[in-house]
Amino acid sequence: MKKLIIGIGGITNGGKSTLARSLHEHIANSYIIAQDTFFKDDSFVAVDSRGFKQYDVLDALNMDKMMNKIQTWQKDPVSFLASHGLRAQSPRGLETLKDVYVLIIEGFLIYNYRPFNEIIDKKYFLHIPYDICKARRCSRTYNPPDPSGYFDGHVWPMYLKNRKEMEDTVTDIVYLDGTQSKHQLFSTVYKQIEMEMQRLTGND
Ligand SMILES: Nc1ncnc2c1ncn2[C@@H]1O[C@H](COP(=O)(O)OP(=O)(O)O)[C@@H](O)[C@H]1O
Ligand SMILES: O=C(O)c1ccc[n+]([C@@H]2O[C@H](COP(=O)([O-])O)[C@@H](O)[C@H]2O)c1
Repeated sequence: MKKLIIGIGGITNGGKSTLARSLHEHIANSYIIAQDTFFKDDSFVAVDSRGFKQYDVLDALNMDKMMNKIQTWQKDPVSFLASHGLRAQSPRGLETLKDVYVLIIEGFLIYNYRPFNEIIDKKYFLHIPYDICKARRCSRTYNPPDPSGYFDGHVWPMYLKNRKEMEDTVTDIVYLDGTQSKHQLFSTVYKQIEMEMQRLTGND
């Protein structure tokens, strides 16, 4: 059995969940672990002097818990899928790839957490410009909702800081232009993953 771990990182509202979901739908025996399901309870998230909750930092996330879940998958993907109500299956037409189990790790701060950089085989990072990001963010409602001024006061400055830190420490990232169509992004990444799966199964 072969295992492949794909990272779909990037800016908030860059299209990470959308891309991760499309990949999952087209790759048999794949599973998504999403970072935004690991936010700490509101009461444990720090607040700055302006009253802004500091959500866009690793401290706001239960990264140990996320890592534990990933390790459970790594130990035994078949049992992991079964325990999440999924049965390992043969992909359509690609019999030789059936022994590849694919984990998709999706999130806005995955490459700022060092242990992930050692285990993610293919690292993708979606980016979009400031104005598109702000527009997409403003049309979405988080829980809790963004207070007024949160994007410019917290989200964007933290994005710039986290991105710089990532660029200073991680070198093997493939950058994706999140203004491309959903289909184009899916098709680019899917082709590369398919090639990687073929390489893993010695079928290239
Ligand atoms: N390639 C794209 N082009 C235009 N809009 C997109 C694209 N990908 C995602 N979106 C839209 O942007 C918003 C955020 O997408 P989402 O996948 O949830 O982003 P993220 O997970 O990075 O926060 C959604 O309204 C989604 O439909
Ligand atoms: O999901 C949550 O519990 C949550 C609560 C408050 C804020 N968030 C925001 O979620 C953002 C990261 O998720 P995403 O999907 O926008 O990349 C980050 O910018 C946070 O400000 C997320």
